[in-house]
Amino acid sequence: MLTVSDLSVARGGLPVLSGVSFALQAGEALILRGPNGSGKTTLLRSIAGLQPPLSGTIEGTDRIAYAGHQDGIKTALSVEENLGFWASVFGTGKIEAALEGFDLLGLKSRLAGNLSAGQKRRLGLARLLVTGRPVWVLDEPTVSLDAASVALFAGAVKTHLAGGGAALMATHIDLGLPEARSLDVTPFKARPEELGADEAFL
Ligand SMILES: Nc1ncnc2c1ncn2[C@@H]1O[C@H](COP(=O)(O)OP(=O)(O)OP(=O)(O)O)[C@@H](O)[C@H]1O
Repeated sequence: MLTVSDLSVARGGLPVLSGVSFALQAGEALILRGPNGSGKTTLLRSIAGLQPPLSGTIEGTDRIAYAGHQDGIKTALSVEENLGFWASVFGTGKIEAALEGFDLLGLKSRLAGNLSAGQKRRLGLARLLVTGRPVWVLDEPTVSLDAASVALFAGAVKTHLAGGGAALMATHIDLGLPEARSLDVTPFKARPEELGADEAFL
């Protein structure tokens, strides 16, 4: 589903991680671990195509649905309209399961800009369900979520995996996914000299 080979990534002109390789099959989840600033976001952004890697290859990018730190919602549209918009972009059309799966049925007519932080996050995550994409790439998906919403999210991931999907995510909390593998990015910390000396001072 997703194969990352010998990937090196940079942020702000400085190398962050190098030599990262892993493969994700249908039904698998991989959780990125590592302390603050170790490069998890940089790696996920590169895999999602938001920034080019320094070197290495990523196969399966056309299967990815990405949810980053921003919720990716349109504040002037209602909850229902937001999901309808993304469903049309991805050509899927169905939003009922996404509304139901993230407990948004009672909020469907509410302007997205007027949602609470946790409700916005639920809408951002519900977007994943309407993309129809099999590989979920998620950066700290549970930020702002209460315990009940974390459980909803964990359930959505389990259903996604059981349906043949895959998930790659950075999270500092235990999602209760015993089947998930984890990858500590710390050993892949790049040495500054991996970028040309001139570039390091840009
Ligand atoms: N926009 C930016 N410009 C320059 N450097 C950045 C930028 N964003 C992050 N960095 C730096 O890149 C390095 C990797 O940061 P990154 O956000 O990938 O770490 P992380 O593992 O996701 O951290 P956290 O657990 O705190 O979310 C850090 O040294 C960070 O300070």
